[in-house]
Amino acid sequence: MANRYHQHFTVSWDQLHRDVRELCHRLVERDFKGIVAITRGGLIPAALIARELNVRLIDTVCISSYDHMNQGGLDVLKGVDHDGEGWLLVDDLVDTGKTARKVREMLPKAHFVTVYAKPEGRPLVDQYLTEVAQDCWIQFPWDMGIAYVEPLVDQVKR
Ligand SMILES: O=P(O)(O)OC[C@H]1O[C@H](OP(=O)(O)OP(=O)(O)O)[C@H](O)[C@@H]1O
Ligand SMILES: O=c1[nH]c(=O)c2nc[nH]c2[nH]1
Ligand SMILES: [Mg+2]
Repeated sequence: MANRYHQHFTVSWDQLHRDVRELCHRLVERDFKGIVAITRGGLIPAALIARELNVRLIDTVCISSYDHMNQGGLDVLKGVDHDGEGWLLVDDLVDTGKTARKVREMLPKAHFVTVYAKPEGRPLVDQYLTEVAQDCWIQFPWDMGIAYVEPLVDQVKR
């Protein structure tokens, strides 16, 4: 599975924050009962969206599927007891759409947003901010660290 990704799109904390705020401009006129975040990636944008829209009621749908770049079976560890009417459903991204399809079945009436969307999964969300190529792995800031980089001259001439 991992070899279907041929490019990387690296997102910094700052970029993510700006992208989520931009998405919020398109949501601010609507009223939501609360937010349902899809764990774990949806938790971060959900917290930022909650701050911008002044939403205090936050629930989760807990899903386990990818082991880094490899997608396995999809396990729902926790659901919710409603159909999503009036709720904002948030994930960081939609890729193949497998996660989105499952969660849509659980909350068919929710307004579903992601920050990033790849073409296969895009039809499953109501709104997203940025489209990313299907063969591109989005590298999120919570999966990265700051590391020393050797000066070019040492890499090339050593
Ligand atoms: O459209 P799909 O192909 O289903 O992929 C999208 C899902 O994959 C990632 O979650 P992941 O399963 O990696 O778990 P995590 O959110 O806990 O990191 C991402 O946060 C989405 O939820
Ligand atoms: O960090 C991630 N980046 C991605 O592009 C992706 N696709 C599915 N799951 C993903 N997780
Ligand atoms: Mg996820």
